[in-house]
Amino acid sequence: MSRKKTPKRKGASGPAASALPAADGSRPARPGTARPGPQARPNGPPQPGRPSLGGGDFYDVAFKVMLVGDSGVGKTCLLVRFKDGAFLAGTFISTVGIDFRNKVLDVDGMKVKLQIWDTAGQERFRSVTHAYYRDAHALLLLYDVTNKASFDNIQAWLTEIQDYAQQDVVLMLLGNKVDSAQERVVKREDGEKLAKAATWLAAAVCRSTGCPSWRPAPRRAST
Ligand SMILES: Nc1nc2c(ncn2[C@@H]2O[C@H](COP(=O)(O)OP(=O)(O)OP(=O)(O)O)[C@@H](O)[C@H]2O)c(=O)[nH]1
Repeated sequence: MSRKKTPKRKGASGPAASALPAADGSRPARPGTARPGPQARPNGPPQPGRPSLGGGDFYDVAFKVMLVGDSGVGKTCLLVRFKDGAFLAGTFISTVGIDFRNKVLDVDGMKVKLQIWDTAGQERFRSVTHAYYRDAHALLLLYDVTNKASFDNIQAWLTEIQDYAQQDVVLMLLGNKVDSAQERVVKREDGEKLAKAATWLAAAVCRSTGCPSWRPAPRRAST
């Protein structure tokens, strides 16, 4: 990404959130209804009608994932690290609006497309990002372990999620910047306690790996 955060939505060449193809490549009947299901096909050579990202990159099933959390917690850096393997060091430039990137993974012989949306953490963009929650399959809610306020705001984020996301959305709580051990103010136990209370997935991530170590508790928050 040309270091995110231009005044217009980036990734404009890709599909709109509501146009995310279903597993069989069809479009949802209405925004927010795209759900991968039993129609997912096994992996194999490209088939007629099999959805493609272009460039011969086919997939069997698609999921929409959103990164949410306070401004500066590291959403964009996490996405870029996951997608391209690079860490965006340097001056922090806040995201404007919303942007997305696609990544196709091999999971148990299936080609799984993740359409990952990076949202602006700043309050003034909330009305823009709310519209994208409703057809998300999973939400990754980040806080910064060196910023207590970002952790304290998790409850407010949960309220937003309850207001705007689907009931069955998968939630995951991520404590980011664990490499900054000296500045850490949110203890690992506190993050795990919050995640456990809400039966979320919990993980700690940082720029060195870009990938969390997953903990199996794939259920929605019950609070
Ligand atoms: N030490 C450390 N710094 C990080 C990490 N991830 C991100 N940062 C830094 O944190 C700052 C904010 O990162 P971003 O990814 O732009 O934050 P954001 O959540 O996308 O912020 P908004 O776009 O405003 O919502 C940048 O200066 C990054 O370099 C990390 O894992 N470790």
